[in-house]
Amino acid sequence: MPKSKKPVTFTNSFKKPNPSQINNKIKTPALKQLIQNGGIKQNYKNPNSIIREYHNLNKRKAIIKSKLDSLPNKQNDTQIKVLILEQTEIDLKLDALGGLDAYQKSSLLGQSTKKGGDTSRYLIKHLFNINFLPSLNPIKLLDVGSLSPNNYEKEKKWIKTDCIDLNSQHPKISKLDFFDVPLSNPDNNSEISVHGPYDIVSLSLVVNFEGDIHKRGQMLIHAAKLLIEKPGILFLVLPLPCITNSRYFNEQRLLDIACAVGFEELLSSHHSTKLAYYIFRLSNKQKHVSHPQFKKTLLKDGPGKNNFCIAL
Ligand SMILES: C[S@@+](CC[C@H](N)C(=O)[O-])C[C@H]1O[C@@H](n2cnc3c(N)ncnc32)[C@H](O)[C@@H]1O
Repeated sequence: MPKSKKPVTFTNSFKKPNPSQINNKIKTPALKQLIQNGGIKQNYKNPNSIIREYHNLNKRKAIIKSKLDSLPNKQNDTQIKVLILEQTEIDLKLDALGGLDAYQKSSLLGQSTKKGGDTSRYLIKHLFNINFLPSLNPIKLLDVGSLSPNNYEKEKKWIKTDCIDLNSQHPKISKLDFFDVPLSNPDNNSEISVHGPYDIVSLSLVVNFEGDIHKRGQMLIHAAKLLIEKPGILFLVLPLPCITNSRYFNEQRLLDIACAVGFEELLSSHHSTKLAYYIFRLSNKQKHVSHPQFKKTLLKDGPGKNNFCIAL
């Protein structure tokens, strides 16, 4: 288990960022001002507020990165300096939150059966409904963004699960970026245990975790590349507001994007009070090679809406 830099506890008082620690790291007057103005929240009593704040910071970080990538590299340009400063501020804020580790521990709490259980149960129920399970041959499943290696424990007779995460919380979860999962076993190398092709790829609450809207689209494409054609299955879960309350995204948009990269068949979908579940079947593995563009365009405006989007 990787050592956590900052142990976190979820008792009544969540480990608050220590302002004196933050102040030691502050190099810029702008950041000092930000903290004085309350830019860094110091009252994280609820795991959900960590998750929300982590997502907001990650999104902002991705926007700054793409702005920096698009600007010509002039070291002294004021715009670049301001962006780099903001990047530093965001990293410090993420640090004060406890980083990815605290985020994952908060997410694990959200996964507990008390709070409705993990999302894998929806997939399993559907696999039985369509007689995909029980299966004669073991099914290969890639669980991306896995917080527990036991999500498919009950089905281990039929399902061989590879669990990966950017920051593994368990020895049975490989620390690996989804984009680095090889499409096949290179040279039949037995040391590489995580590789395609897969029967099922699970992207449960992972696409929204990625801050860059284009990389979100690329995640769907990488899933299509990793899956066997017919009946490769993509299990996608998003927070419900991404579908129902975004200025730039809705269910039709998701279905259009999925179809454009080869997931032409929607096997099942469901909205719970908090999550939107989708099970797609890959019917055209090569379709993503020349897909149409889906830019960030305003679909519906209004007060209180969010800016979630997936672009291709
Ligand atoms: C909200 S948690 C997912 C929780 C779990 N899958 C569930 O459904 O409850 C999101 C996880 O996705 C992981 N993640 C995000 N992008 C990833 C990538 N490119 N490769 C691997 N893991 C990724 C993050 O590290 C984080 O632990």
